[in-house]
Amino acid sequence: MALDDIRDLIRTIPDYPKPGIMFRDVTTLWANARGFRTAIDRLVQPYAGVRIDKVAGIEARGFVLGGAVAHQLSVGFVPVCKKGKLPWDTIAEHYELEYGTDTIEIHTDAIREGENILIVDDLLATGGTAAGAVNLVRKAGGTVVGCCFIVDLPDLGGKAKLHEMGLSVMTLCEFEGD
Ligand SMILES: O=P(O)(O)OC[C@H]1O[C@H](OP(=O)(O)OP(=O)(O)O)[C@H](O)[C@@H]1O
Ligand SMILES: Nc1ncnc2[nH]cnc12
Repeated sequence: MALDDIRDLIRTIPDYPKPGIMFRDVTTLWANARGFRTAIDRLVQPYAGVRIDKVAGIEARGFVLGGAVAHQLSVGFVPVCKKGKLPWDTIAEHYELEYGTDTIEIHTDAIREGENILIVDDLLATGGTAAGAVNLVRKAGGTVVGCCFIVDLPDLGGKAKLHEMGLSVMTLCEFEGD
């Protein structure tokens, strides 16, 4: 399946969750067996031969993709959660959203010093969430080997932001004009 076909399987919902937002809904891609399989295969492709110890998936849609990517790579999975969702001791990172700030957390023992971590989420917009996850992994002593997403919204500058942080970024399709 070509990247254009993956893009075509993503539904766009205008004015959700608020007026002016074109919401890129990847659940329609996930519901298609070939689409989901191809998306996961293509996300892991650049990391063939790269040592990855764990995948970190960002709540909530990054859990679904990150779990599948971790399974494909035969490595462990670390959930990066919104504040207050994890039951054990946590490390927290505050990060910038388009409007305001938020906090994400991982368990203190989720990542060991020197581990190579691949960050996974469904969509890259401003890059604030992913940059927060990168900082969290680094605080825990891990090395981020890359960040991968199905969708990039290039107008919002997330990919440029992650490149400025020295990161390798993999995305499968773009939606412009967001
Ligand atoms: O690049 P950014 O500007 O940080 O935006 C990208 C983030 O926004 C969406 O999550 P959302 O905040 O909607 O949370 P959810 O997955 O829990 O619905 C998406 O799944 C990313 O995690
Ligand atoms: N346009 C968009 N669609 C889906 N998730 C998003 N997160 C931030 N912007 C988004």
